[in-house]
Amino acid sequence: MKSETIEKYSPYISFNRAEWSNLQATQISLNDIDLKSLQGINECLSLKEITEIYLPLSQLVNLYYSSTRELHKTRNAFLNDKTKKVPYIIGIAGSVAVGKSTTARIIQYLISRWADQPKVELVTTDGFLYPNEKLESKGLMKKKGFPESYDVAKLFRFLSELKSGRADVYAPVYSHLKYDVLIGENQDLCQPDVVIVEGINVLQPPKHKKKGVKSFVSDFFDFSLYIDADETDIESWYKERFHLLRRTAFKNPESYFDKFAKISEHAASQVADRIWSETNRVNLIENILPTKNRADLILKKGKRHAVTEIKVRKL
Ligand SMILES: Nc1ncnc2c1ncn2[C@@H]1O[C@H](COP(=O)(O)OP(=O)(O)O)[C@@H](O)[C@H]1O
Ligand SMILES: CC(C)(COP(=O)(O)O)[C@@H](O)C(=O)NCCC(=O)O
Repeated sequence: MKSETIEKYSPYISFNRAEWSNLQATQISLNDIDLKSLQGINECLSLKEITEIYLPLSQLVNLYYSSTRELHKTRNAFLNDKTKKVPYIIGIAGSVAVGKSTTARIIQYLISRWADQPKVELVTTDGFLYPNEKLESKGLMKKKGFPESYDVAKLFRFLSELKSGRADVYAPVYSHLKYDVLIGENQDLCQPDVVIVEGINVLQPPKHKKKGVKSFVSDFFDFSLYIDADETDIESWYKERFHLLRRTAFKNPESYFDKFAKISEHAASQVADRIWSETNRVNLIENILPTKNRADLILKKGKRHAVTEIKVRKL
């Protein structure tokens, strides 16, 4: 089949990098401090990538956001409804190590620079994992990140509270240092305009076995993104990050993984190989990749995280 025909019958329109970066996005000035805070532990993220890929993306999200706000006003006038606007929720899905947190940080930053300077909160679904104690008792420690390792009912309650317009909403917090949920610690979401919910599970369907939960997490999303890349690239990013963490965060004696900072490079590579192939790769194939085509926008990355293709759902 010719590619034009495939495109015609696809629910997405597709842009290559050059087409996307030629879209007329409003430019903003970024300085070195902004870039450093967006890079996190890795210095590969470039200003060029932000300008060519993430600025047009932020502008497109702004179009959707503005039309939702407009719809809210006209709908309220028509229904004579006085309900205040509720937060606009953006979901970001994709494999472990594909770059969800980094993308979420970039988008959070760019949205906060829109003309009306919305208040943007970032929430990761790690906080909704069951505590290690419970995962251990259920034999799920090697299934962290799989659908059954999350308290989905708690995630639903949190999203319902946000979308009800409640003023005081709290999200549970996960520590990568402790490799566990921090009991008693909460992220206070104080009346945000936009909330970015990032996690491997955000486009997954409900578990039918469990009674009561029938909706999708993504029912609460106004816009959703899936970050995609070839499995071999994601695997190498996972392993690179593992080795980088060995030289940094794992050295902290409080780190759950401090034992991995003390072993040889070769032994550490074997550990990373095992965690990737037994846990994260299986989860990607069985539970994450099948959710890709539920997203409103798919960002496909190539080598060194450079975005090569962007697909936007047709309206
Ligand atoms: N756009 C990007 N450019 C360069 N490096 C990136 C980019 N996105 C992610 N990374 C790097 O890839 C690794 C995984 O990214 P991260 O955001 O932690 O993934 P996730 O949240 O999906 O697990 C990290 O080392 C991160 O610094
Ligand atoms: C807690 C996580 C499931 C969350 O993944 P993330 O949303 O950070 O991509 C992941 O970091 C994890 O711990 N996976 C289990 C195997 C591993 O240690 O990588």
